[in-house]
Amino acid sequence: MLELHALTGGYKDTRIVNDLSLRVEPGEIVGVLGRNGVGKTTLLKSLFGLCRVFSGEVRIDGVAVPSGRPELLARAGCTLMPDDRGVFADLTVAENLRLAARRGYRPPVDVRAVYPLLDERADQAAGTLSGGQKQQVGLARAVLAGSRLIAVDEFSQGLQPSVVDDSIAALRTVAASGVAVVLVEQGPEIPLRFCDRIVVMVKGGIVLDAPAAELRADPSRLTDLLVVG
Ligand SMILES: Nc1ncnc2c1ncn2[C@@H]1O[C@H](COP(=O)(O)OP(=O)(O)OP(=O)(O)O)[C@@H](O)[C@H]1O
Repeated sequence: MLELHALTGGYKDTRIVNDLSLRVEPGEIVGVLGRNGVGKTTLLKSLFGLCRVFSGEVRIDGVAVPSGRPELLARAGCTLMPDDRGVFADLTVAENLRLAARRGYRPPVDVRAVYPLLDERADQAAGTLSGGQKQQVGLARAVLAGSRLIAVDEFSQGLQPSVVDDSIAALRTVAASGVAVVLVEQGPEIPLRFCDRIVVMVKGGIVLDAPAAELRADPSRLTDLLVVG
């Protein structure tokens, strides 16, 4: 579904993500891990053309998407949830959901059942929600939009453990319907629990790309790369 080929991206003259290649298949949940500052967010920004892309290619279903054109990725069904969750702050929760919903599309999960706050706070301006609440609105928007790829930065940041579990269950169901999911996380616990594959970044490149099941059997392969020092 998604292919990054030798992607190099960064800011001004600085290359942060270097010659990085990655494939994500439909229905696959891929966790992206790495210490602070290795370039995880910049990888997502390079993918969505939200920073400088020096070279490389993003392909959706084998078709190259010109860099610096985030609207083309959106049209191809790719949704980025940045760490500020990408909600419209001045609009209510209900309006945020209404704007995201794709006409005639029946999502594989009922987001209102997963996230009761969507109804409880329907009339509240999304900008006044907590970070974790915005995260729930953002995830609901991505599901309602009928995205084919959902990329989430700092997935569990600000979420209570029970909401993390509900979000994981919802994302699994969404992925089972053929949606590709890319999650950036700081710590290994959540990706080890529910991703299909985990990649670890060091200095803007991928140094480990392995099935999560293998890493569950030998987590030190992963955790050694995340220890600071
Ligand atoms: N807008 C920007 N302009 C210049 N440099 C930036 C910008 N955003 C990030 N950087 C730099 O790029 C490098 C990678 O940052 P990035 O946010 O991609 O890392 P990360 O792995 O997501 O880290 P964290 O987990 O701390 O968010 C850092 O050295 C950071 O200072």
